[in-house]
Amino acid sequence: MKVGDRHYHTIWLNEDGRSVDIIDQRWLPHEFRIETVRTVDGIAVAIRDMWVRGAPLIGVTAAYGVAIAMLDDASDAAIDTVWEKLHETRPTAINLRWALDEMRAFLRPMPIADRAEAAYLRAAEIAEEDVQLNRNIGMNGLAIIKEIAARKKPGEVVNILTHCNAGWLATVDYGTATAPIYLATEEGIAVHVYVDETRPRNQGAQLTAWELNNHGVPHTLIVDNAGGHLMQHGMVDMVIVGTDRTTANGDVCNKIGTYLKALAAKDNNVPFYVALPSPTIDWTVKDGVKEIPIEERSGDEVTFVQGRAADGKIAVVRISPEGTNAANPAFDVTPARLITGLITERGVAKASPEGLKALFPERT
Ligand SMILES: CSC[C@H]1O[C@H](OP(=O)(O)O)[C@H](O)[C@@H]1O
Repeated sequence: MKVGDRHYHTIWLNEDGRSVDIIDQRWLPHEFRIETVRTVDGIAVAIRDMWVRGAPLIGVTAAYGVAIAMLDDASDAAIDTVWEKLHETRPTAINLRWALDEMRAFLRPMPIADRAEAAYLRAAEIAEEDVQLNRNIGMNGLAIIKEIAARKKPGEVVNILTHCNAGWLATVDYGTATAPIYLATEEGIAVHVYVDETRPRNQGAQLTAWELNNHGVPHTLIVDNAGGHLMQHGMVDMVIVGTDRTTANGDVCNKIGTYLKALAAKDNNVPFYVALPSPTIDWTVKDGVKEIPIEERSGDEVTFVQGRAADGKIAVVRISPEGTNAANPAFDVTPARLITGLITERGVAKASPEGLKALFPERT
């Protein structure tokens, strides 16, 4: 999406036809850096250390990682090796496994000599499919925003709260939770977004706010703990978030803190929507709380914070005493009972087995 007056995707094939260029999200909003990743190990580091992040983008990046691996060795064993190496980078977003499985199933039946070129073509297809899936999510979510806008008095805006970054930076383009917001803005519907800062990595404060600024979407940054208060005072018309893995029952695993927002929304009768492309559905899992692996990241992400110092340089500072340990579960699971609807590329599903099967009958 827009960066100043230019249009970007988050990842694209380098002109050398072998490596991939990515927006290195670790430095946003202060610096816009593009990195070229040339090796499988480089892809693994980019995913693990969150140069790229967001379930769909993680999947696309891994797909290109498989293609890069095929350049050196396109054997079945090499496919399995790159599958394992990239699968272990981050455990929660199902799109990673989905993309690796997709690439392996696509390449295995092929002659070894054809695999490298085919892998790059398939990775590019997966990237383009993501853009279309997200645009369709946007159209389906736009209908919800329009329904809310129709109930507003003249001059009133639709107030939307979102958590973390499920924006175009979490995908190849458009985003999932932000797709309806961007389409509403393009149609001139008055929306305003409350952006959860989303501790500890501040994806909201650093990424979502940056995206919305670039698109001219009115927004207000809030601390994570303010959302419930705003809902109690009627200041939020809907919540829309992304997801890293949604179960066949409609339970939603997303950035830590999402569950608490859903509880506050339920308590205040605020519609709580989750936007997701179907590769984010894990049809093999029913009980999200019991079955989804939750990534435990370094406590340093809690005890240190990164920002731009007064001298303009990016700095990392400690915010807690030496010797204080920190727990850092990166995700939580929102039970389906707290979710108003799942906005997919095929329509809006009730968060239930029946709701999902109605949209995805091939999955029965
Ligand atoms: C559209 S998926 C975005 C999803 O991914 C984020 O996690 P992370 O930044 O750790 O990759 C967050 O859970 C977002 O909702």
